[in-house]
Amino acid sequence: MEALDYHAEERRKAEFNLDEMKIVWAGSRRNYELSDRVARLVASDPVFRKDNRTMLTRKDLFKDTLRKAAHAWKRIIDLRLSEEEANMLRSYVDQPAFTDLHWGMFIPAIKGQGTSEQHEKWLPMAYKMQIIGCYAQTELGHGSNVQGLETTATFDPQTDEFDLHSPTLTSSKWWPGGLGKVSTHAVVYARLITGGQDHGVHGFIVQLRGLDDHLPLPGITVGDIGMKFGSGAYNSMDNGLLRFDHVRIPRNQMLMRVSQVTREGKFVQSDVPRQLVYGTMVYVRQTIVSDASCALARAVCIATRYSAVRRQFGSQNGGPEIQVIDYKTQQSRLFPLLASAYAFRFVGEWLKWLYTDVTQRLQANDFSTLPEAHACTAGLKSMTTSVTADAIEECRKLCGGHGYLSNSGLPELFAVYIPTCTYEGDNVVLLLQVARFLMKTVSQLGSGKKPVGTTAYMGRAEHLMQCRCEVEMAQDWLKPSTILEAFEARAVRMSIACAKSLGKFSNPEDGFAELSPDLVEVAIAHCQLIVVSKFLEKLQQDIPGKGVKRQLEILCNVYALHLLHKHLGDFVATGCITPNQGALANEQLRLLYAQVRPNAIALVDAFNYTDHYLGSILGCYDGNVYQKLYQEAWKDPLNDTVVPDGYLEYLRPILKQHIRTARL
Ligand SMILES: CCCCCCCCCC/C=C\CCCCCC(=O)SCCNC(=O)CCNC(=O)[C@H](O)C(C)(C)COP(=O)(O)OP(=O)(O)OC[C@H]1O[C@@H](n2cnc3c(N)ncnc32)[C@H](O)[C@@H]1OP(=O)(O)O
Ligand SMILES: Cc1cc2nc3c(=O)[nH]c(=O)nc-3n(C[C@H](O)[C@H](O)[C@H](O)COP(=O)(O)OP(=O)(O)OC[C@H]3O[C@@H](n4cnc5c(N)ncnc54)[C@H](O)[C@@H]3O)c2cc1C
Repeated sequence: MEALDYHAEERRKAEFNLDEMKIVWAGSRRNYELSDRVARLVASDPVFRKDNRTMLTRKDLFKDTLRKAAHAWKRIIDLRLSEEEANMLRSYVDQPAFTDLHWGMFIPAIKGQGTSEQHEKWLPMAYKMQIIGCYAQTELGHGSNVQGLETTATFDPQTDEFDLHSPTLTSSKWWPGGLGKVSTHAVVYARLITGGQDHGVHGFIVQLRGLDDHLPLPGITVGDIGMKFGSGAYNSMDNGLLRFDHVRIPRNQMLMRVSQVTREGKFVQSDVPRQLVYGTMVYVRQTIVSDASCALARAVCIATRYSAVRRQFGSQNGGPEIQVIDYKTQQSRLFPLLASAYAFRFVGEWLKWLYTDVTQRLQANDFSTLPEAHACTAGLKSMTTSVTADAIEECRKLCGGHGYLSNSGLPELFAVYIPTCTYEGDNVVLLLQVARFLMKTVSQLGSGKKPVGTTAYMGRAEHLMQCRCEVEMAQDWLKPSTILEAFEARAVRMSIACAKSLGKFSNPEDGFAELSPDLVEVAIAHCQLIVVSKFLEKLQQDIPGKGVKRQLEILCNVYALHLLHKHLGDFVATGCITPNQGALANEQLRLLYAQVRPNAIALVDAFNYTDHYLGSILGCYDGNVYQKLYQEAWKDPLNDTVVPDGYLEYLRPILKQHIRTARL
């Protein structure tokens, strides 16, 4: 018997080829096939069940995480999965674990900052997981200000060793994932001191626990920092604390690609810029942008499917009520998020390309694009994670009361997701980095140095400062060149206005501090321009499949025009558009929502998420929401007994007293 599909009618309405859209979303047919296979593999494996994890105690959740990680590793070995497939498998297991940091930061830190001898020694052990590592940078007293870290690594020429020490309470390492209970090793960031001189922060490979007994090595104090936000969620991770009491490591465990310390204790700074010590963060920020599109797509998929099932008001002659997805307010809240998921997907693809390009250049000692890579990764990490975190909460509200149920999947997704706005660089701190880069670019405009890459538009500042938007009718807003010019003009005008204001301060640093809220806005305008322009560039590509390109054009326009509507103040205040043109953009936006509507369910089906990965009754593929909610309620441990524990001690005495009082 064919299973009932409550979304069948919605699916029939789609005006595009779904299979081709799935390929666009995955990036290529090959990616689609790999990811589909691995997602199904995880979904069908009982060890990877996750429907009960919010009920587990912290200890049980942690043990469950260890069990899943061990099983995942066994599957990876048994099935001889490639590195790419293994990464997919871990992400579909969908439970934050020490392995995220081992593969995502420890290994990349050694690869990026180690010498070839260090690669040869450490990487094979790490790849086989004979050692497990984490990334220990943040301290109790300092996270954002990396130059303010206090842990010291003092070179002792007598023994050819470094002495790792935590001189203060605030120098305790605090937060590193995987550190608390699992890691045998860490890349530790500490101030390098040779001959009494401080050379700033560098990375060191340090063994923390015995490989036979897992006990902390002498001089090392290590443990978990405690429960975090939400139940389940990020509590599967052992974020840890770490203190060193004069722990000795050999000299060759300093990561020496950027700087070296000789046998005599001489500090040697190579031609490589010192910022490469921050290289692992650039790498991870880039991956966080792609992950933002996945998390956003997940929330949007749940909210869209549920909005098509849920009906409220408007029944005519006893007929069905209106699907909430048909309310214009629901559409105006939901469809921009759907469009943002696609926009982040494409900018993530582009950022991956940019990162690969900069890595290849670095290998050839070309450091010219490093500032651009830093600004793009920092800015886009910040913008996409902030939008996604807010969007998950918006999707919860779009699902009404049932969105607040744990089994909607949204509370846990929110709790797991929100720290992305903080880790790998606080979002405001990162936007200020982008603003510095932009102010530097503006200051060089008259010098003959042509801006390149994502700031190339600033080279046309003269035109963009005085151009007038030519929109006369709502449909004029559908022209890509009109949209692009409006976003470029807004970004350049905001940048130049800020640069002028900065110029009024005698001390530029005072000016930067004073104007920082405005500078953050400038950075956001620039990042939004990047996302819009990369979406438009994507549409220049040959995109096969009936109606696929057309849907993407609609989504691109929704993305750009909803931003224009949201930030209308910026656009109008900088004179890029008139208030009337703003109203026309809004009119066009409403027409676009009507075009998204029949395709909404198919557009979220294109994410190809299994019910296992989505982990949401409201977002399940077949839309059989009410029956599943009802069945699930009875599985709650509170319903194991009809009369709850505690009735006799606490409820009955009150009730009895009530009866006595009533009799009086
Ligand atoms: C439902 C279940 C779902 C389950 C899903 C599971 C998913 C789980 C996934 C988990 C994955 C990962 C886990 C999370 C890991 C998190 C790990 C961390 O957080 S690690 C710690 C990260 N820490 C930070 O990011 C710190 C932020 N601070 C900094 O980066 C820097 O200190 C600073 C950039 C803010 C300032 O540095 P400073 O040295 O003081 O720099 P200046 O401002 O003086 O700038 C000097 C100069 O350098 C340039 N610069 C700065 N940074 C970089 C860089 N990275 N690359 C290149 N250049 C850089 C800067 O622009 C300046 O340039 P000038 O030309 O001189 O202007
Ligand atoms: C779940 C999670 C996992 C983590 N995993 C790791 C890990 O594996 N390894 C690791 O080393 N670290 C890890 N961290 C630490 C993380 O990288 C830091 O918390 C992060 O970099 C932010 O630094 P902070 O905590 O010092 O924030 P702070 O800098 O103290 O931020 C506090 C407030 O001050 C503001 N602020 C700070 N500086 C400025 C400024 N210059 N201008 C304006 N405003 C400013 C911020 O915007 C924020 O509002 C993790 C953190 C979390 C939450």
